[in-house]
Amino acid sequence: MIETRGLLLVNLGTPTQTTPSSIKSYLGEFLSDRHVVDLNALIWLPILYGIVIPNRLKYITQHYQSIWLNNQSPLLYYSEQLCQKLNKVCPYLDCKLAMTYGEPELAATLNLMKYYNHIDIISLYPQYSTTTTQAVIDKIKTITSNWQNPPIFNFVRDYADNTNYIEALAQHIDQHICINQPDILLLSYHGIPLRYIKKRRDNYIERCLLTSQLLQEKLAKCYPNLKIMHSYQSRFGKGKWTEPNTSNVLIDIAKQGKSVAVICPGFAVDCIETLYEINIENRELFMQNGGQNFSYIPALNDCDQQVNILKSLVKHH
Ligand SMILES: C=CC1=C(C)c2cc3[nH]c(cc4nc(cc5[nH]c(cc1n2)c(C)c5CCC(=O)O)C(CCC(=O)O)=C4C)c(C)c3C=C
Ligand SMILES: [Fe+2]
Ligand SMILES: [Fe+2]
Repeated sequence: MIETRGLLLVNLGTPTQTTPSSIKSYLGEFLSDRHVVDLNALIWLPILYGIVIPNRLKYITQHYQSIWLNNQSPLLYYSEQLCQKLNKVCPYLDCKLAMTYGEPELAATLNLMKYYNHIDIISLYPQYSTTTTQAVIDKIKTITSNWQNPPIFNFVRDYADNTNYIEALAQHIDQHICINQPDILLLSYHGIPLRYIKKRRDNYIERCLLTSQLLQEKLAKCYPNLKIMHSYQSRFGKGKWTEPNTSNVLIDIAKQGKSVAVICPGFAVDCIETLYEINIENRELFMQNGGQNFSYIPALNDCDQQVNILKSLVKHH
């Protein structure tokens, strides 16, 4: 057996091109996973392919086009940069990137790491959820279930309260708000359907609240008058989702005539949900409701602190 240690970074997945066929194949694979949508497949799949995807394709193609970065999806671009930087700073570790849905394919990437003794798996979701992190864990378990002499797998469940993560976010926020001086800092996380919280005992809300609380404690030392709020974005489909909803909170802030800076701590790297939904769509909504001063604080992306966070998660094992 080759004595090498691997680090597998896993992110959600994203279209390879901004064409309807590429987006359709990505959304189809993603939204037919029962971790993400738990409806009866016989009912859900015809709705997904007959109504949801065709309707979404009417506008989502332009949305992806407007955020495309270096001929790539930002999610893929930043995830790849992170992986390359980790390979540079950790020469003893072979870091590879895979996506839960689409490319680089999880099964193919794992196959390249088959002969390693030890593989650390970090899903690029700081807060655990059954819809994301658990989908990765289950998929990897299925893929490797018939491997002979499998490597030792170390799944990093999440890093919602990791000291390096909180410190990096706090510093990153500080760099932005010391210039903009907003009245309110909004911490916006991706939402999930509320039924998963009860049905699967998903502790996602607790993990998000913990990150917010730790950030609040850190930032209060330098910014005692800064109001920090917590909300959930990217609602999809019918049914109740985690509350309060980011758009509603932003409308309220706009109507109060206050300025806001928004950061999305649950997104390790920028993607359509931050660059389009927050920085374009919600910015417009804020302005339309009388708001004056809106700033979006980018994700940590491939900055050195982010490389350090991931490196420290491996070291801890
Ligand atoms: C039921 C639907 C969805 C659940 C549950 C969900 C959970 C969830 N998602 C992320 C992170 C990302 N989601 C992204 C895109 C995206 N998410 C959904 C739906 C659900 N997400 C859709 C339909 C889409 C596609 C975009 C769109 O059509 O609006 C992305 C970005 C992908 C990209 O290409 O840039 C990320 C990242 C988390 C963290 C999460 C639960 C905690
Ligand atoms: Fe930074
Ligand atoms: Fe999502």
